[in-house]
Amino acid sequence: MTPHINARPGDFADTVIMPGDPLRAQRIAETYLTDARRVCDTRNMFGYTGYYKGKRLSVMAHGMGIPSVSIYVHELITGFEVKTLIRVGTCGAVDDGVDMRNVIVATGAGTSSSVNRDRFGGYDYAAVADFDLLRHCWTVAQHQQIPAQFGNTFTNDLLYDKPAGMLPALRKMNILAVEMETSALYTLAAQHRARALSLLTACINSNTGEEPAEEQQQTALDNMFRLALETAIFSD
Ligand SMILES: O=P(O)(O)O[C@H]1O[C@H](CO)[C@@H](O)[C@H]1O
Ligand SMILES: O=c1cc[nH]c(=O)[nH]1
Repeated sequence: MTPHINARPGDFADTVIMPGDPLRAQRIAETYLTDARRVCDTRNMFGYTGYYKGKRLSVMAHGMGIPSVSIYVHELITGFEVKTLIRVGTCGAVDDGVDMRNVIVATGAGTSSSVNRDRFGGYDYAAVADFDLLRHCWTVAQHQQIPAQFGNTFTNDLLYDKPAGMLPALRKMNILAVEMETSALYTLAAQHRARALSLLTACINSNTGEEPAEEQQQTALDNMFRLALETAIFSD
């Protein structure tokens, strides 16, 4: 048991799929896992362990923003020997070339947060996805014809009230998407020699405010969950 995860040793599989929202964790466990059981519920941040196509896997929510994801990822790695973490999140589409029906695979993540500099002696840390997970994800997407776009992303501390110059700066640098956790996830994974990958689904076009239709959003979410789960079982 750790301060924020009331599970027992061995309750988590080596690989944890991580949405921000605890109810999304429940939905993934109920829809895709067999023999799933809830292993923790501190602060209603639900975690489940079950089986996907015979492989033992866990799903646990990480909440919103860098402080929250950092607490859960730290405790999963150091307290429960988790080795692989795959985020399944939502984001704002930034680059004009993003098709909101695609799963966005974050090859890296810049950030507005000072946290990575604090961890990295004041320098700018290049937070990148684990290369093996990335190439397995690419292979799965190709073989299973899951529409996906691979590229750089941005982890912002603020959901509302973005500074005026932020979106133009992100577009200039071909940033596909903005969200709130990936750079911390990648940095913590590197620090602890774990593996991490972040998959995203656009819930809004950050430039225009356009939102996908409900059905399109559901399809994209399901594609993202499938891509994460298939990458997890491909990556042993
Ligand atoms: O849908 P999730 O995974 O929570 O991701 C996005 O949604 C939240 C903001 O609404 C932030 O956590 C952001 O990163
Ligand atoms: O700007 C945005 C839009 C969607 N989700 C985020 O986290 N940030």
